[in-house]
Amino acid sequence: MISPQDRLEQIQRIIVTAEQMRSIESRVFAAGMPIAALMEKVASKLAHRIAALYPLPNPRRVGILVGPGHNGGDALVVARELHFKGYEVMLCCPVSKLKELTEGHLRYATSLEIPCHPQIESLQTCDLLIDGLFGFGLERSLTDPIAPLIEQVNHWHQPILSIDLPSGLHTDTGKVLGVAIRATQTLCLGLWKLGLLQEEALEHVGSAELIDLDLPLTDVLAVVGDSPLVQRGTAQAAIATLPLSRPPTTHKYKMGHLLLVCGSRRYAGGALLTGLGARASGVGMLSIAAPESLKPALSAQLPEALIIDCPETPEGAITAFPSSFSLDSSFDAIACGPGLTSDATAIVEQILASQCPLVLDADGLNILAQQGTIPTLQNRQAPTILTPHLGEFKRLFPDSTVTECRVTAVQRAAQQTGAIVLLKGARVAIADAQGNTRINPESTPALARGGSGDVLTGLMGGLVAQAIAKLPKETSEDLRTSSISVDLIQSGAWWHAQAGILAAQERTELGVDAYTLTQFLIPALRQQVDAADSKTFSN
Ligand SMILES: NC(=O)C1=CN([C@@H]2O[C@H](COP(=O)(O)OP(=O)(O)OC[C@H]3O[C@@H](n4cnc5c(N)ncnc54)[C@H](O)[C@@H]3O)[C@@H](O)[C@H]2O)[C@@H](O)CC1
Ligand SMILES: Nc1ncnc2c1ncn2[C@@H]1O[C@H](COP(=O)(O)OP(=O)(O)O)[C@@H](O)[C@H]1O
Ligand SMILES: [K+]
Repeated sequence: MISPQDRLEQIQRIIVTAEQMRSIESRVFAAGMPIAALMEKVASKLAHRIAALYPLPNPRRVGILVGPGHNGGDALVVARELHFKGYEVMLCCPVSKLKELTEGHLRYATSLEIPCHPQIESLQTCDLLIDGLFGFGLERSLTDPIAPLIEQVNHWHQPILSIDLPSGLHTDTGKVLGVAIRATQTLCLGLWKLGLLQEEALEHVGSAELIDLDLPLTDVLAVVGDSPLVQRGTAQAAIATLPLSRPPTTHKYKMGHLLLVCGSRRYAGGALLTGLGARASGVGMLSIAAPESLKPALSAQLPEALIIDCPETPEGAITAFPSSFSLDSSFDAIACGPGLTSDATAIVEQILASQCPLVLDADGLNILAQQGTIPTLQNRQAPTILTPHLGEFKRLFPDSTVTECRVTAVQRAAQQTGAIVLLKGARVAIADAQGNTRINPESTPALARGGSGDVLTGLMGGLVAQAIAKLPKETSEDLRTSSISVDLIQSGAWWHAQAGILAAQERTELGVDAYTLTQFLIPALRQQVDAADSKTFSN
């Protein structure tokens, strides 16, 4: 039997749509779990957690918004439990037609003399609000009388805790359906809903936490599949994937040789930041092809790197490798793009035509877009990882529906190109051509600064080079491609975000310039590995 810790780790990786959640619930109900019993369980766990988050005596007055469905039912059971714990609870139920179970709980709450007001104003003096209007059953845009009520509540100042989802958010896309609660905190029930991991939802979700409902893993996996395509990144998965322990008899060439192609006189820092990101990856050998005028600065900051000084244009951009250089199989991976400028077309074309695994970013992506993203990449046999931000993504895939849903847009881009596509932002989404998708659930806006993407490119390049170096030399292209998994790329995104989070904790969100970020990569990893070890030992 799987241990409770392993089960919870698996549950934390799963992401469901509303339809999948309904199917899982139906299986549990069909197996004999009464709906009312599950609602009691949900609400007792919620009430326990709420009492821990907001202990008496302050806040004492709790206002609870009750909707027509089972989200409202959960809210009413929470109301009853908090009432018995000593909170001063009051309800607002703006609808008259309730589902049967919800109706029963409302009658019982009223019989306990918990006041229920039709008008939201009565709750304005509450210290805490609980949003139980709608969960994953919301089907259409909110209108009168609920839409104005939500708008009003969003202008108040007390914390709002949403049950399952902030009411008004689409469960899958995270988009606002007319208007949505801006929660301080969301307690998601049973399994992570896709919408909570979409960038659009972030301003509404607040801090998010999963309340485990002990849903049987067999029922969950029967619906999402044994190896679900879409998964939420976790610390445990990332740590298990990173090349943290080295074979004792290894040597530097077995630990990957990464070639960086980056920088220009104008964007000298692009080369440096990419190099420092690569350094933290632990890659065995680092070569940097950069404009010859940057050599002194790069050598001073990265003494371990081999600098390949490339001829440069009068503006200081690279156009080609030096004539003595051959782009042969001695490199396990290339990371290319940061700071190149658009004058570097010829060298990027040469790299795209090579058989070397490639991480492409920034100007590398802009040049690829000019060449025609899909046909160019369809011609490439070697593994390719694209790391665009939203602007670059739109240039690469002008027909994309990225404004509809980032996750489906990334999946489609990966499927069209055969590349692994990582869309940057507050919630990094990564997909491969087979539809395997990962979402990084935690990051910090401290990273929204020039240069932090360059750090990611170098780090990612180093991880890819190490993964490729592990393979026998004669490995086929197909196997080389499959050896670079979305999990590896997610582990890089997770590490980068954790470095940002730790740096922001120590230096505030204003203190995380890209150079500082590079200095936090190793401390953040140390901290996370120690936290994971102490969890294992305490179990
Ligand atoms: N059955 C249970 O005991 C469990 C309940 N859960 C809770 O139940 C929720 C799902 O319950 P429901 O399926 O009842 O769905 P909701 O409570 O999310 O709401 C659906 C109700 O709202 C109505 N509705 C939908 N869109 C509307 C709109 N735009 N304007 C006005 N009314 C609208 C629907 O007709 C339906 O009556 C979950 O989010 C969760 O909170 C889950 O936690 C798991 C267990
Ligand atoms: N609001 C945000 N929250 C979390 N991470 C962010 C946010 N904005 C940007 N990032 C991260 O910061 C990095 C920015 O990269 P990019 O846009 O390429 O910048 P640059 O090219 O200047 O380095 C990416 O890793 C991205 O995911
Ligand atoms: K809700």
